[in-house]
Amino acid sequence: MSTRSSIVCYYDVVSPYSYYGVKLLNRYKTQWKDVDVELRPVFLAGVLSGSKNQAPANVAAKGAYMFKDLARVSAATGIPLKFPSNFPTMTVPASRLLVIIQKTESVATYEQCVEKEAYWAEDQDVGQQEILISALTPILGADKAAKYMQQTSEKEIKQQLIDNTNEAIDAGAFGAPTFIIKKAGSDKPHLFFGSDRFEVMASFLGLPYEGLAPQTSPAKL
Ligand SMILES: N[C@@H](CCC(=O)N[C@@H](CS)C(=O)NCC(=O)O)C(=O)O
Repeated sequence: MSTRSSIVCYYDVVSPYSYYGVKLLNRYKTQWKDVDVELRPVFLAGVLSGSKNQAPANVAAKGAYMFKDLARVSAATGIPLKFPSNFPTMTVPASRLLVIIQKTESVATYEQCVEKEAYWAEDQDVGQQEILISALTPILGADKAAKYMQQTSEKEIKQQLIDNTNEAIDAGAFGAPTFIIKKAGSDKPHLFFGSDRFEVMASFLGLPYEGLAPQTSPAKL
């Protein structure tokens, strides 16, 4: 049991609301100094099938709503969005790569890679290995990006992504982003679903919440 509160954010690069979720969480993190935050990649399709749910885009009305809502969130938060030409793309290699980067690199480097806007703001199809490598090269360097890409076929890495996904399902996840919060001094997990739950999460943890674009957030995200 930890004396600090914690938030684990389960995300998948294929999920636009995860894209917003991780960026917003990293904004609030600067104000929520007494909370341990971790971003944990999952396979969203596995979470959806494991919870007998389905992707919003599979329900026509939800898909149409999502398209409009995503643009509104971008306008409200200042987080750039350009809906990708190839959606949904295959993000399993990207997620495995992020598993490796999380294990190997510093938290700051890992979070820079997670926050990369290649897919959701620059229309780069990160389902293609060469595009994924070149997207991460400015952060990792070309040699490491290529080396980590090769490691994505290792059994241990594949298993880690499966384990993350099963862990999220076992915690009650049915989509992404999913946040599991534990309050300081307690092991009891509390699940919050969606990038639009930050106000409620802040209230739950007794933390400050200054709206969608807090004053202390970096000017350019
Ligand atoms: N209202 C939520 C929507 C999140 C959402 O729709 N996430 C998708 C993936 S991008 C999902 O997993 N949906 C499952 C569901 O809606 O049941 C938000 O603003 O973040």
